[in-house]
Amino acid sequence: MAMIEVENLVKRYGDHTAVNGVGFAVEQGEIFGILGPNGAGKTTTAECVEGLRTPDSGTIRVCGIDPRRNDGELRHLLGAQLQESDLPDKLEVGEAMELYSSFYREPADWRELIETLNLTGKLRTQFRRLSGGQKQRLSIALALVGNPKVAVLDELTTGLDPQARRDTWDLIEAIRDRGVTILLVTHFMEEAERLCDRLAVIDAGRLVALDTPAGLVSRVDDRQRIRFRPSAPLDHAVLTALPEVTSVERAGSQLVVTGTGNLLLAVTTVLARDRITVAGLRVEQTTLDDAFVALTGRPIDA
Ligand SMILES: Nc1ncnc2c1ncn2[C@@H]1O[C@H](COP(=O)(O)OP(=O)(O)OP(=O)(O)O)[C@@H](O)[C@H]1O
Repeated sequence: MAMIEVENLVKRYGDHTAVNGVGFAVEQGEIFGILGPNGAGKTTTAECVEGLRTPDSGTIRVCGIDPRRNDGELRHLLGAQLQESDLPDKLEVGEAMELYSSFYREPADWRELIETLNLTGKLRTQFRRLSGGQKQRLSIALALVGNPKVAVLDELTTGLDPQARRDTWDLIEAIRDRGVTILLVTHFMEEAERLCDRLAVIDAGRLVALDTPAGLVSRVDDRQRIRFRPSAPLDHAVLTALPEVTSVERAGSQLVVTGTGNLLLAVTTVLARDRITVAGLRVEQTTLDDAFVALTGRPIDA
């Protein structure tokens, strides 16, 4: 069953169309990513799903409920991450959890949540004294305290150091394993590739592609590149004769062989036959970054 359904969503700010005909459906238990560069319309889309903004046209259903015609039921089903400015500076972590859990009919055990999020030592710490990573973790805890079926998480690893980012990814996977469906807004390729079951790629308000990360990559190109330093000079024709090989180039002491199929096996078999050993072997495949450039015409951070 689709937990989130968005059809033909249009949202304008004045005469600027921020979201222009976006549609997708998120199935139960998915981590579904909205990926796109700054200003693409990701947050606007997420805010429409959360019922914080009214679409100009299109339909949205979250657990079958229209977020704008909601009598309060959705509040118990949907967990949204707080913006940093939403919490008073002097509120302590424990107080915030206690307060927020009181808003819900069947709240989660907030102490357990705080333990999972590694904040137990911070229960008496005021919000303003938390580090960036701790604030992020608290905002995730607050999004989950109502025991939601769906959680919307927007740019939650922005500003975190690499370790904290990885820890957050593990946490999101753990949340999904509890059965929560997750809509994740991100402009980090690595995050999208590592976490998301499927991605809606949005650029300038439009849906450019909707697929699994691997599907997006394979749509664009299934070429691979192998780099290595051969132990002896090698006639390029030996490699270009292989059906798997499309090109062979020299880059300093390295050879760069591009091709498709089981390229690595084909090349290493020929080299072994000619008793050539290789050093510094690297296999490079098309990445989600490459796919994004092919889909939108530019890198995500351009
Ligand atoms: N409240 C608003 N009033 C006017 N324009 C807005 C408003 N909010 C967003 N916009 C504009 O709408 C477009 C989409 O913004 P949105 O925040 O949805 O994009 P985004 O993909 O989430 O970007 P970012 O990653 O930078 O947050 C941008 O051009 C932005 O400047």
